[in-house]
Amino acid sequence: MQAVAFKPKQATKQATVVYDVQDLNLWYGKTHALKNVTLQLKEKQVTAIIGPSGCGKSTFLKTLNLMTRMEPSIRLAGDIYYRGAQLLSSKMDMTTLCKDVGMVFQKPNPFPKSIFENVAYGPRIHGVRKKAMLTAIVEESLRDAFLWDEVKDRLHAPALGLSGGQQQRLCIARALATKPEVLLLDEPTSALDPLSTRKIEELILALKQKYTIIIVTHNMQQARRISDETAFFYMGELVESGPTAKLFTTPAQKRTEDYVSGQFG
Ligand SMILES: Nc1ncnc2c1ncn2[C@@H]1O[C@H](COP(=O)(O)OP(=O)(O)OP(=O)(O)O)[C@@H](O)[C@H]1O
Repeated sequence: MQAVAFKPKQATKQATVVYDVQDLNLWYGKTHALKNVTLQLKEKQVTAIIGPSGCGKSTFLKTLNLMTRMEPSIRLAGDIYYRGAQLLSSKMDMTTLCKDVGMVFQKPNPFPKSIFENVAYGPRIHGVRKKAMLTAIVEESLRDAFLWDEVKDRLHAPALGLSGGQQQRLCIARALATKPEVLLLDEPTSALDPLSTRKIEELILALKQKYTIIIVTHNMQQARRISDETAFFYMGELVESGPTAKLFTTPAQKRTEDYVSGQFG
């Protein structure tokens, strides 16, 4: 009998896991804000965190860079592995992670300094001293944040003189300047007009070539437009997560379906 040639299955490329969150619980005093959250966040993807107000989205994001560890009233249990390194049980603090993990907040918050100084700040505190090196980093970061052409002729003007959308792209440039691996974005467009929002969304899609991006958003259309994966939180629990297209069209859970179809929230 002739042997049947064995054809191995084509290996499917698995995305690398950057954050492996295991059974994470968080309490603000008596408020149990995160309940048994287990979730993996993958490299060079955009993951959207969605859910109604108060469900724990920002708390989850702030735990990924250990910001919540700085609040004395907070108790944490479970663990988070960042590229295999234990964050919670190792007692690591936010300063160790801040070079790798940049964060941008809802309201643009540039320092009251020049555009140049805002971007040079991070590299400077991480030891970059040479002017030529700082100048190169500032230019590269502003280019990567799609802001260079708008500000290249006024780098020493006050950052607070920029429009809201420009200020938010400056905050993204400031986060990029330390060459992080991960960007945490907490509702980065909720204070912006539609045009500035579109620019930031285009920017996020370009940045995912180089960075792992986790974005909290109230805007479900935004999650659909820009994210690869979505995680839906409800009352501190992770109800469901997975590919964005699937979560929005054929969710596994009734609560997800009700939320994404606008029946509550
Ligand atoms: N500093 C704090 N001290 C006490 N409780 C807090 C604190 N921050 C958040 N909480 C509580 O923890 C829960 C989760 O809050 P969180 O801000 O993470 O939710 P969210 O989903 O990001 O909400 P929103 O969409 O309104 O920003 C809420 O019950 C909130 O009241």
